[in-house]
Amino acid sequence: MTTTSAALNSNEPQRVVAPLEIMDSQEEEEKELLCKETSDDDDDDEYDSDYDDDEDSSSGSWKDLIVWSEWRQHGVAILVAILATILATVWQHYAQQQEHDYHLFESSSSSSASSNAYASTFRHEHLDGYQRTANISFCPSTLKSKVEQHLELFDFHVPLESVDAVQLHYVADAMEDDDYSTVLAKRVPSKLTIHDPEYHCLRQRVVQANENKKSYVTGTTYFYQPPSFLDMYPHLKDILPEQQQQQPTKSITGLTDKNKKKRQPKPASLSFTGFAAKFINLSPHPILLHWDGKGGHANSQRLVGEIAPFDSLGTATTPGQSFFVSPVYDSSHALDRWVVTADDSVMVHEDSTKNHHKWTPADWQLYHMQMANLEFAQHYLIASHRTWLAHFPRPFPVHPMIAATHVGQQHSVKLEDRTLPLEVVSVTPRVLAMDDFLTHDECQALMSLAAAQGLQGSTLYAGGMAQQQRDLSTRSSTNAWLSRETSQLTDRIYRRAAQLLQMKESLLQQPAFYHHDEDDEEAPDYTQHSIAESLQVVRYQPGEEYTAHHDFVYPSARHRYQPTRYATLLLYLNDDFTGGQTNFPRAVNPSKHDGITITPKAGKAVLFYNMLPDGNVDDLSQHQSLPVENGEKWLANLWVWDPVIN
Ligand SMILES: O=C(O)CCC(=O)C(=O)O
Ligand SMILES: [Fe+2]
Repeated sequence: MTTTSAALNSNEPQRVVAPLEIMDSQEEEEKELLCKETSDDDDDDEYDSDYDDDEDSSSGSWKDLIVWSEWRQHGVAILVAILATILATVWQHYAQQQEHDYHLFESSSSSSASSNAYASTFRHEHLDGYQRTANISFCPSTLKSKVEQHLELFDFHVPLESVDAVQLHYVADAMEDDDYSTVLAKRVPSKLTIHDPEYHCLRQRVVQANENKKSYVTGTTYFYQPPSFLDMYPHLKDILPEQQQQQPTKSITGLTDKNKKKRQPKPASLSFTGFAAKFINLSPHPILLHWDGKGGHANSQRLVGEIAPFDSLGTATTPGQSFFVSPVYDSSHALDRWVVTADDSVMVHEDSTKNHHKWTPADWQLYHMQMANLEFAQHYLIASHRTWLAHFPRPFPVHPMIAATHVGQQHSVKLEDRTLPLEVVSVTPRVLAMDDFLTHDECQALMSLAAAQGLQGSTLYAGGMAQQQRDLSTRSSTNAWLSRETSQLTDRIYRRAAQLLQMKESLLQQPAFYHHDEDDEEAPDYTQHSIAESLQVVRYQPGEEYTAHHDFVYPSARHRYQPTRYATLLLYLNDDFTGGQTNFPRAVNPSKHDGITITPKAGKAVLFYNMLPDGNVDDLSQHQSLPVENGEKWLANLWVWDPVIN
């Protein structure tokens, strides 16, 4: 018999989900689902009988004591009773330890019950029924019809050896196991039933793949297909006389066919060549990602951040930039080095120690989650011509996304006290603007509040333990964070922001019982309640800027929700300065080679989405604050996450 502890310490990769081929009935499926090695009843029996023996032997010693003198009888009896109590306590503790380690698989177990209680008590209602696998299908006959305009179906493959990792998402969904801690530790109820028909379809597909000797199963999902260029800029259709009107020989402009062809509108070729690069750590060790600096000089190297084992991190870059990863304990020793190109923007660091035999079962699961992701990314790229920067499977955003079918499209947004127009400035990326979102007095008051609180050097997100870091060559401004509760004014701005974003106001509210303890890493993070960060009021002085970057964070394999910054609301607080425009250098447009540029105007709000409707983060959402020339630029950022804040 394989003992439980041997199975857990085994160096072999463990299949979390039992092999599918051997399961016929639903009952077997439930029984076999996860953790074969967890049901070591034999071990239990052994413990039980040992324990009984102990009881017997202690009662046996009582019988022997009868012949002893009375004082001895009492003294020894007390001694034996104490010993028996100690023995029983020690044994009970040991047995509990065993149970804690290996037998927390019933949903009634205290630990998982309490963690589920947290989940259900404190979760936002908008996450009810949240499924990471929501928009993928392994049942060709039950393909959903197009759920939204501009979403197109495509097929992808999951390698058979990664199917267990995909099934794990269904199990985590069924258990509402947000950070996979329960499924990866194999603390799964043995009687867990998964009602999702897609899960059962996947299992059938695996059986079929085995029968047909295929090494993969096929799934279907959607990618975002933006409107055609001419649909984005419909007014340009006017200069396309014949093709539109299907009169090839007559021209209303009198242009020859040749000239007309020249005049046919097409997107401006952009001079900006930046893009997002993603670095995947396929090793069980945390690593540090560094930018190699200008010309690879050590003194201009910069830490991008820490990448957790089997997780990823990314950054905005340009072709030809060089990056390297190092062990956390030796930041100068390069394990891998890459030069990125626009065609090769996903870099993978493999386990350089090659100690695969030391990987834990959880390591193997995370590894296969990444392998399935990489495979999916290839199919997504072929279908959409975009790099998949999220983590498969990533459901569509749960929050509404305001339509942007063409530039100049006008929405009318009802705010508490007035109705204001909201205009589409760019379709890809999706950018909308609203004048007079804030009054002059509100702008002034926000700047005063921030100044009173004190401005500090702005930082960049660096992931993992590296947290935030200051980098003057990228972001030289100063800023202050104002929580919604700071004042009636900030509260009012959040409420108005919810109206603009078409979201429920309560989603942007911090819970009253927020008491996250910075010093205690174990403390539950109640910030999950609000999907909005505190307002970040930023001040740029002459020469200060924020070079082209993305606001999204790279969704993690470790989080069932895969939270990321969904939307950014920029609020300009003044305009008595020159320079400091907000520029989207990759925005598709007919005539400007530097994308789309917005000139700050006090009170104006700019809303843009960092995600696409298909669940990917939007590489084209890259943006920058151009350097301020004269005067000071003030602005506030409000970031809203999907589906929850991290
Ligand atoms: O200042 C701006 O125009 C943009 C600011 C920005 O992108 C940011 O703070 O993330
Ligand atoms: Fe930004």
